[in-house]
Amino acid sequence: MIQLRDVSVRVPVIGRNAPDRTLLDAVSLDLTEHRIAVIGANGSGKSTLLRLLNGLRTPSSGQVLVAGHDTVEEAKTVRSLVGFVFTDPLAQLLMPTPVEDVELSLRTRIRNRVARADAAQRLLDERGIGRVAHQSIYDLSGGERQLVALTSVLAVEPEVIVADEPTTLLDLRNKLMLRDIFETLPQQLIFSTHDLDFAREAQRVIVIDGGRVMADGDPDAAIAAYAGAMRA
Ligand SMILES: Nc1ncnc2c1ncn2[C@@H]1O[C@H](COP(=O)(O)OP(=O)(O)OP(=O)(O)O)[C@@H](O)[C@H]1O
Repeated sequence: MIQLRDVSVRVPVIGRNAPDRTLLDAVSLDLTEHRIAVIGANGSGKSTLLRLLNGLRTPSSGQVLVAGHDTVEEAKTVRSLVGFVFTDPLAQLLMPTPVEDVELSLRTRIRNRVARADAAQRLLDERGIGRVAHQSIYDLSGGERQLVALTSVLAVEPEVIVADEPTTLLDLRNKLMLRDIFETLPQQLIFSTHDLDFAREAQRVIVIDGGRVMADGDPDAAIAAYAGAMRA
């Protein structure tokens, strides 16, 4: 379970003699549901919220706990518990080929290099992308890249997957394919999206507006509140 206790994120306004800008304002949440969607307008603070969940971003005040571990003080433990999927997979693929990237994720789990390469190939095969294992990541389609990124994240065997607009760059076929995969993952999934159909598949929808939680709970009610605010 992930808990946010009175979390604010503030950043200095560069080049101006102005007070800090508040990106998230005193947010408290207990994230227990299996599937949680975070929605909101551009710039509302969704990515900022998600990045707090695995310590990519740290609170200016308040505390984020993952299974009781503080994301600041126990950052390494938190990163092993919470895997993060970015909108653009190129932001997270570190190695030149898929098999090497998955091997990198497996390095602490499997010490033997041959066994590690075999396991990486097997994981890519299981995701249906084994045939591109040795291709340059720059020669893959967007959908293939997102699958490689997800395979690398899952190789660490996290308990929670946080995904920041994971389908935004994908065409409809790949969007639907990724949504199907997410549906079958045993891990808790917390994702942001502008796709309200995708959000509706969650058990809980959190609406962020100007760095605050504007609505939270039943997907239909939360999405209706969001749509109403956007029309106002
Ligand atoms: N490090 C930073 N320094 C200053 N401002 C930042 C920083 N990170 C984010 N912001 C600002 O905070 C606001 C919220 O950003 P965030 O990326 O969380 O929004 P978002 O809801 O994910 O938006 P989108 O839907 O467009 O991806 C934006 O106005 C952004 O410019």
